Amino acid sequence: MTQSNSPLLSVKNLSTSFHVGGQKLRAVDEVSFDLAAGEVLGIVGESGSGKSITLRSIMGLARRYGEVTGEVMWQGENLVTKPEAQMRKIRGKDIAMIFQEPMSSLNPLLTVGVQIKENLVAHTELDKKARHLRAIELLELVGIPDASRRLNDYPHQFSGGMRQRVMIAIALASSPKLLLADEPTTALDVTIQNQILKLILDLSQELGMSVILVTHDLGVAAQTCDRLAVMYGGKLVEKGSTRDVLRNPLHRYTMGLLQSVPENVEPRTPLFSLPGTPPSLMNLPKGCAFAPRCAHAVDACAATKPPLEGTQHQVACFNPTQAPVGVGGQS
Ligand SMILES: Nc1ncnc2c1ncn2[C@@H]1O[C@H](COP(=O)(O)OP(=O)(O)OP(=O)(O)O)[C@@H](O)[C@H]1O
Repeated sequence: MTQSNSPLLSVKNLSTSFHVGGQKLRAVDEVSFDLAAGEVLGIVGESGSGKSITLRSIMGLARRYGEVTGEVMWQGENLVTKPEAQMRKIRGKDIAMIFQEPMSSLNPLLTVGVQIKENLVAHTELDKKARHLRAIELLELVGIPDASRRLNDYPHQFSGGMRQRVMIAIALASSPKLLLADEPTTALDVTIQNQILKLILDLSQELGMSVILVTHDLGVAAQTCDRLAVMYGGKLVEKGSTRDVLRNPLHRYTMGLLQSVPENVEPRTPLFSLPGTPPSLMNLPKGCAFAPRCAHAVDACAATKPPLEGTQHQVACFNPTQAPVGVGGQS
């Protein structure tokens, strides 16, 4: 991980709401985090916690169908208020995104070579011959054997894992500074999943590219990320280095997530499952959204939303497993 002093991306109080059937659904609620150059940040949480919409809000995609407020500071500018024509130049160039199912973003009618080269035409000054060589180089970079021949193949001629590699090659064509990866390995079996995660990690280190990896799988995040942000009910409830969050979870929700990972429990012990269900974003409680499922809730939890507190390791909880450093007299 290489880091400079000022963050590459600074997200402040990012909120995204949708109007559904006359009601307001707050999918992302005052989310803030910084991302350094070369850093891999994981956003983890259950389905429906707002992870994907956070990425789409950063990319300027969520505002097409929702109301987005707050700041996404990128090279001195707030992307939230940037006109669509200018966002189009940043999207796919400096900031690229990959998704869970490559088939939904690859064109089945075009060879992968044509699709990589289209991106090179859009985002580089390379001439035709250089584009061809670069396309081969990109397939090699993502570990596709026999790259020059495979440029002529169509997406359906690749396996699931290889298609994900192709999608990463297309994303890398513009040499992005930031890769947003939305559950990129969820549809893959475990061996292929591990290979793709290693690829993303290697590319981040080799190219100095920052990555935000969205996943519901804490194991995936643990393998790949420098830092973790845990999301619940549209809010970040815990944030810190991967080591701190996994070894010393401060939020009861993070603890519950950890206890439901098979590797973390003794053999023949039933996996812990959090009681209750995730909150409806349409009807969030006044206080902490996790309180109704929390065995350690105190009176304040029902009355007020806990702020994210702490310095390096932060938590939004009135009764955490222990007070975060920088709060309650700790140094
Ligand atoms: N276009 C939309 N209109 C209305 N509600 C939406 C829209 N897109 C997403 N939502 C809602 O926003 C909430 C957050 O969705 P999001 O996709 O970010 O969750 P997630 O944490 O990424 O979960 P998953 O892994 O299931 O995608 C969900 O309740 C979802 O139903």
